[in-house]
Amino acid sequence: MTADDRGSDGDGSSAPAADPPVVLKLGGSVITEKDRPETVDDAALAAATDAVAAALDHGSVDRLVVVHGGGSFGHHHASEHGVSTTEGTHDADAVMDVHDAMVRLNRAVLSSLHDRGVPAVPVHPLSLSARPEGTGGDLDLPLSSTATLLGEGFVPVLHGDGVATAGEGVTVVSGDELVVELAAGLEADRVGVCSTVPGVLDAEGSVIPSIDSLESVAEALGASDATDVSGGMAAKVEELLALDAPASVFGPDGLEAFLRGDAPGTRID
Ligand SMILES: Nc1ncnc2c1ncn2[C@@H]1O[C@H](COP(=O)(O)OP(=O)(O)OP(=O)(O)O)[C@@H](O)[C@H]1O
Ligand SMILES: C=C(C)CCOP(=O)(O)O
Repeated sequence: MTADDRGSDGDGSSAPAADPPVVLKLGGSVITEKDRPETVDDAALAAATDAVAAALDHGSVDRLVVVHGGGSFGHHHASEHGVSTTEGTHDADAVMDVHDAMVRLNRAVLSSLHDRGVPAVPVHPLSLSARPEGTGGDLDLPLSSTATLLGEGFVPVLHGDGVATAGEGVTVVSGDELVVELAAGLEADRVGVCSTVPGVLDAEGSVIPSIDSLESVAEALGASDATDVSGGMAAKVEELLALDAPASVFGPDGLEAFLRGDAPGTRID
């Protein structure tokens, strides 16, 4: 497993302008069993990383940033400590419980990608990111390490995490917020959010093909069915609407199609 095939040629010669990356979020509810603390859904993770490896091998995706959510790792510990995207903690043990759980899940994702020859490397938001103006303010996520890793042919893998927050100590940053920052800062080509549902569902349970404003779908949107400290589907749609790049929300069955360049599930413009 090496980044050489995908990255700069390493001899200092100038490379052609790089393709804009694709940003993919693997929902915690997909890759873990969200109702059983710290349980990876091995079959679902394997299916997702098979699809990622195939897309990189076939060249349908050239540059890829992966973000994963918390599932039964981060959300479980955050909820036990009363920590969320808006409620913080100054207790270092609580911060470590949440962060260590996310690092354990990150290791499982990395290892599944490595088994398939994907040159994936971790980027841990707790060490990089901040909300310098408190919970209502913008998220600061320096992208130099992720962009440079991408340029060198790696697949950076970020995850929902704790984040330093002025006035609150450490709060939670969701994978959905990271996806938005990454997509905007790296000028992503497109964004995919793979969750357990086949898309954003209307009041009758049918997939809404496209969304261009929050008002049009606000009634159908709810939080998550499982323990979730970051707002579930409503927060996801709100984040993705703020993006310039086209985004798709789809279920595991749509992942291959998304990586092929299609827009399965719900498209959010
Ligand atoms: N209108 C809706 N359409 C689809 N899902 C909805 C809707 N309203 C609420 N939901 C809930 O949102 C959930 C998806 O959000 P959730 O944050 O749990 O997923 P995830 O991103 O895969 O997980 P994680 O936050 O752990 O990464 C669905 O499982 C469903 O319970
Ligand atoms: C609970 C933690 C630490 C991560 C939340 O990330 P998300 O699952 O993408 O909302």
